[in-house]
Amino acid sequence: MSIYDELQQDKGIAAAVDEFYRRVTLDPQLAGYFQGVDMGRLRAHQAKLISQVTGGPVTYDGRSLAEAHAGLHISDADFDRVVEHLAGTLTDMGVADSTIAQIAAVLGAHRGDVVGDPAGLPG
Ligand code: HEM
Repeated sequence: MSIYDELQQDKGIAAAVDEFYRRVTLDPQLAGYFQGVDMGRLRAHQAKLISQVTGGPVTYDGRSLAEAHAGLHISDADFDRVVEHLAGTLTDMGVADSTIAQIAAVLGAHRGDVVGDPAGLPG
């Protein structure tokens, strides 16, 4: 069984992504980054990305992570906090710790595409 199946496929992933962004946008450390962002599009892209990296049949069709986070100047602490919210959401949905650790490792590998100035652009 793939992690995608363990997460209850697209339906479970969509529910997890909704709850994850609810937590992220309620967190005063993070909320400011998401002001003015089209959250419907963001949720749809994040769900596709998670589906793809967990072995689902969906292909991520959003921007590269470096492009999407360019100019946001996200810190390592912010990155860690976002991963914590994802892990907390999955824990509360009953996902096994070992599965969460695998997902966190896959997404955590993209830290360099998210933190600081990932696209090397001015501003
Ligand atoms: C594991 C870490 C992360 C992953 C996998 C991830 C993934 C994504 C994805 C898939 C998108 C959508 C790209 C698109 O629509 O084309 C996105 C956009 C965005 N992310 Fe992240 N993200 C991560 C961490 C963070 C962190 C730590 C923050 C801020 C604290 C953040 C803030 C944003 C914002 C504000 C956008 C919208 C940018 C815009 O539409 O202009 N992300 N992210």
